[in-house]
Amino acid sequence: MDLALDAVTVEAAGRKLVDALSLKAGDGEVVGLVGPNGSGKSTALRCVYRVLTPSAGAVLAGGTDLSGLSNRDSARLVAAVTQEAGADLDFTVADVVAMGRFPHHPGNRALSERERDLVHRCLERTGVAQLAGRGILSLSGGERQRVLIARALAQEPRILVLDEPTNHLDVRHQVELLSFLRSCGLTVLVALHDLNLAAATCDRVAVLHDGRLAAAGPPAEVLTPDLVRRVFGVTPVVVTHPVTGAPQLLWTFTDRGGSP
Ligand SMILES: Nc1ncnc2c1ncn2[C@@H]1O[C@H](COP(=O)(O)OP(=O)(O)OP(=O)(O)O)[C@@H](O)[C@H]1O
Repeated sequence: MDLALDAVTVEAAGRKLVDALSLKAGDGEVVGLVGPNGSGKSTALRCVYRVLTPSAGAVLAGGTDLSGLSNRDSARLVAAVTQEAGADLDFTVADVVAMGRFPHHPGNRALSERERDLVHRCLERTGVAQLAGRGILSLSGGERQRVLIARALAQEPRILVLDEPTNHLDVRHQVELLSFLRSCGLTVLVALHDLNLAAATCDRVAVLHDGRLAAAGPPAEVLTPDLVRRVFGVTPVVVTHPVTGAPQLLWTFTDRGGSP
């Protein structure tokens, strides 16, 4: 299912945190949202998973304006893995993942056999099945992150929104997660700080700068030294990955800090 942000604007404290952002992710496409700290990535994503209501503009899933749907109905379409989705109560890992089924339930009925199987498959897919009986609060940051991804998958969404999902993950789990995002068949909008991970895994990247779209397109077209210098204030050397052909950015460190 395709996802479109149509001139989304978010205003707070007399300031436009996101300014007329238009962005599209086609069905099954992986789109990366990158940009400096405070550029509005999380704010834009919050509009997609409906924690924030845009001051203007709309978010459309499959052409339907999400603001016209109930929270339950939009949660059947869009699942989110967010930075703030921690855990306050010490539910078991299996319970947390089972909560992903909530949008599909009219009430508090028990999970069906199919749903129990699904929860188990999601636990296995994210490599946390062996933690199923553990309390969520006892997990490491990376383990907890993978549980939250399992919960999002158990939601059986059409669109997956992830805010910095590689935070806390070791390199193997970063590679596994991003490979999975490429192969899962869902439409994915993912905010990433690591431009090389974005370049390696995203069909297209969108660059936010001060709440506005600075550029969008295939990584090789967008992540140029000039664009990166203008937006991030450091100049990379861009090389081509010898195996995948993806652009990869190399940084030069000076003894005075900053990039030449
Ligand atoms: N409720 C709010 N009121 C006022 N300003 C806010 C509010 N929420 C966010 N901001 C500001 O909006 C800007 C964008 O924040 P946002 O979290 O979207 O950026 P980001 O690109 O995700 O940053 P980071 O890379 O640091 O996570 C920041 O300057 C932030 O301080």
